Amino acid sequence: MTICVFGAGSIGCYVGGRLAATGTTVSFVGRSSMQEQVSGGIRLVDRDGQSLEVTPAFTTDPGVAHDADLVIVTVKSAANKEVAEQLRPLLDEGAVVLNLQNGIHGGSDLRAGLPDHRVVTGMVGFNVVRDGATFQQTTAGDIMAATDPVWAMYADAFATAGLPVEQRSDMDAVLHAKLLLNLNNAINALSGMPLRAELDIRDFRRCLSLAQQEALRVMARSGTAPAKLTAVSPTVMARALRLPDPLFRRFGGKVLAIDPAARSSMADDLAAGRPTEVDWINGAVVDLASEAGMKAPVNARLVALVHDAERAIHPQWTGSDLLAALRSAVE
Ligand SMILES: NC(=O)C1=CN([C@@H]2O[C@H](COP(=O)(O)OP(=O)(O)OC[C@H]3O[C@@H](n4cnc5c(N)ncnc54)[C@H](OP(=O)(O)O)[C@@H]3O)[C@@H](O)[C@H]2O)C=CC1
Ligand SMILES: CC(C)(CO)C(=O)C(=O)O
Repeated sequence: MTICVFGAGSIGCYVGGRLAATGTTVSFVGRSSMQEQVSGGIRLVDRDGQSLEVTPAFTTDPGVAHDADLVIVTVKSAANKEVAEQLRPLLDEGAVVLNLQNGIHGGSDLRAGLPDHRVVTGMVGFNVVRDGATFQQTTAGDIMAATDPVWAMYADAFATAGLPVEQRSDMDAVLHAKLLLNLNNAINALSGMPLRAELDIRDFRRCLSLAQQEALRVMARSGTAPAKLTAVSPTVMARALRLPDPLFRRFGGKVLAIDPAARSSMADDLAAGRPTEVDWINGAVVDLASEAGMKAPVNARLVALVHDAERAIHPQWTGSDLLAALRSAVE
């Protein structure tokens, strides 16, 4: 049973690292810049502050995927096409691919490029922050994946690693629910703040509420009801975000139960000057809207603002300015 993590960054090193630290054979394929940071060993800190240490078998050579029975793809969404092209000639006949990504199309994009292999759609519900060679899980959340026979072989390894996989027969609904949560990635990135500090500010929550309510209308029209992944339903949460701070803290306390260091993966990208996944997240809402004959001006504006920020145009917003910009998009 050999696993290859393909695109080892924050999620890949954390998930693969925990598997490797608890006895599974794991290879890691990633960039040389990451290899320099991690080849001396990595530290993996879980939600309870417990840490594990492991030296990952890290390489920049995609060829090691040939030896893997399970390939976990953890690149950002834009790289899926290229990754499928890299993997196609390499993968063993029976190899299975699992994607652990945000967005609603990762699994299907990989499946399109790997028509002869089984691609299992997955989702990571927690956040990981990297600081050098330390990877810290900063929020609660589970790994979920489509129900598949492959889990008969790997479920124990993931559970032993402290990352049990919840098999779901409604993966599309799960991905749509995660998409709603990820609409905050753009707002978080534009705030320039850690997640908890941003979500503590009512105007940023109002921005998220606008983006989620728009997405919920689009999903209702396009016929996919999001799964309920948190204590309250997506519809109630989208409304509760607008509550004044003291009420929200009481009602949505769990939402704010985040490590103060947590920041969204999109904030990481923006801060590092990398292209973001905004087209696969807020852009996915715009695309769903257009397929349903609707418009999604709030999410479209967030896409445009993040693209501006990628080019260093107005990269940081206050809550009130961002709220005004989003409200003006719907007028
Ligand atoms: N970070 C988080 O807390 C969470 C992230 N997610 C999702 O998980 C996925 C992975 O995110 P994350 O781990 O943050 O991403 P990272 O950017 O940290 O890691 C991906 C790594 O893959 C590398 N890469 C890209 N293409 C290739 C390739 N062809 N061969 C080898 N390496 C490659 C990237 O390098 P380069 O940058 O040079 O392209 C990068 O180092 C995303 O979809 C994200 O939205 C979900 C939940 C939480
Ligand atoms: C923060 C989290 C867990 C949810 O928005 C995430 O998915 C990300 O950072 O991309």
